Amino acid sequence: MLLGLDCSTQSLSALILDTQAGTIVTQSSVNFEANLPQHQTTSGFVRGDHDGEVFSSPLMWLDALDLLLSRLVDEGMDLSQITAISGSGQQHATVYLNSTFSDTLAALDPQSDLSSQLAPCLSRSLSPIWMDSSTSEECAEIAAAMGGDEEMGRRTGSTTTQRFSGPQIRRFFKQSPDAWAATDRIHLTSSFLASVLAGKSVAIDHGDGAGMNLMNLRSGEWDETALAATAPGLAEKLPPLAASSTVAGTLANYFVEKYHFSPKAKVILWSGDNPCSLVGMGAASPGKMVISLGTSYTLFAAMDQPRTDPDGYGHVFGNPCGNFMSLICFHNGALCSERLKNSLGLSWEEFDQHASVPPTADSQPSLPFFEAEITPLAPAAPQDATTIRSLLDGQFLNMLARSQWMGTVPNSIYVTGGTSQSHGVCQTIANIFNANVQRMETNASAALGAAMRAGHAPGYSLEALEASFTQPMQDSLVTPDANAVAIYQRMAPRFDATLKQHLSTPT
Ligand SMILES: Nc1ncnc2c1ncn2[C@@H]1O[C@H](COP(=O)(O)OP(=O)(O)O)[C@@H](O)[C@H]1O
Ligand SMILES: O=C(CO)[C@@H](O)[C@H](O)COP(=O)(O)O
Repeated sequence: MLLGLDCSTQSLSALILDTQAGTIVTQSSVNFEANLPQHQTTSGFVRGDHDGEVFSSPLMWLDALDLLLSRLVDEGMDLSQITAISGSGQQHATVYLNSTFSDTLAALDPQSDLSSQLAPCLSRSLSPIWMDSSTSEECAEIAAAMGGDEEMGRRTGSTTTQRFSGPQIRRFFKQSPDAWAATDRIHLTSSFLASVLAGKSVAIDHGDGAGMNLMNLRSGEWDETALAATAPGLAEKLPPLAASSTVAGTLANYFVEKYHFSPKAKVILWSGDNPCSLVGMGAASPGKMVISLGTSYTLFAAMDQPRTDPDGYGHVFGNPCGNFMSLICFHNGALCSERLKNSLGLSWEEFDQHASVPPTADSQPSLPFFEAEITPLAPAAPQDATTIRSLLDGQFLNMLARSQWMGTVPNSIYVTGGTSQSHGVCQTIANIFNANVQRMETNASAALGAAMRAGHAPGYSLEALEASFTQPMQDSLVTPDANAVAIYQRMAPRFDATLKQHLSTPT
């Protein structure tokens, strides 16, 4: 059996695969806000004192890991049957550790818990996450030191991007020199949690490493020019980079004793949630386009060669199964639907009924930017969406416009993430993209992809794993409606023109 974990913005999830039976044995999730109220987050994050600062807590992720594993044991799962474990982390978030980290990991005491043992290892108590937009000054400084943003894009696959790890690291270096000096190691969410499982500091994989503005996309090594432009002495603080399929080691004794795992269980490097989701959606080979509808909305696809977005919004990340993936990310994702649903006093079923009402020629898509948007860079919208139809139309017309650089939309788009449970949202995507939309058996595609990667690394064939676990859900096919397609085709250029009036100057 294979275990996949997913530490995303709002929750930590586990998914266990039985490869012989070809079944998902169990899925379980710890919701940060609801289940770990002592960390005082809203939807898994807290805002900082300065504009645009958004943080999460590595200690909360550790508490979630202990809670999730104890729940699995309490539910009767025999974790000794797990042969390999991997995971997926929200991308870009950085964890700052002092020189005690490695020794503490090597001696974790199963009589105690993870967070109290690892708390003294943090040189910064909180982690800036992907929602943070406080680094425009640092982006400008890094881009200037690189000799222009085009050079950053050419080397790392993305122009200098506010939420990426490099600009976040530079801000910490500038703001907290003492804590910076005490920092011995900087991990991502993914490599931090993989290190905890392996009981030693492990590498950052190429999939997630590409989201840092620090990795040279062609060599798969740290880019010395980008490191020097970001912070002095950074090379010594970063772990090595390695292929996503690297077996980091066996599971630390802490988990063997406490949760009765096998001491032979292998730990495979973790990756980012979008790279893992690419695998979990059966889209690791080019040809499938995926829209992930989680806290962030993302659109991504596998690529043989890195191709960049001329407008600078798209990213190239590592595909955990080799080569590359393209991605665009929207800040105003699932939490916009949730906010509008709550303000209208609706249940998700009622939300879905509104989302299923077809558009008319008079429909007015609204700028859906409750929060300042990153794709495109735009301030929070002057008008709030007041109807579900106008919110969804604005969100997905923007997604269509910003995805043009990726090339032709395939006949089918595969959707995942919390909001993909809404049929009306799937119908909206089908109508706006003029493509079939399909869901998979689980919307936990990042955890599924992590479990598949755990199996693929020690030798399972990817094709066999895809055949067993990434088939579209029966009866989930949503086809475009010709009338709605025609309405959206007329609406799209008008809406994009409106949108462009509200853009910020890119950093
Ligand atoms: N039945 C539903 N219909 C539409 N959206 C939903 C439904 N249930 C949950 N959601 C949305 O899914 C979001 C969580 O998605 P998820 O993929 O778990 O997020 P993440 O992986 O980023 O933590 C919630 O914020 C909520 O807005
Ligand atoms: O910033 C990005 C991708 O570049 C986000 O997609 C994060 O990876 C967070 O993911 P979710 O928690 O929304 O899945």
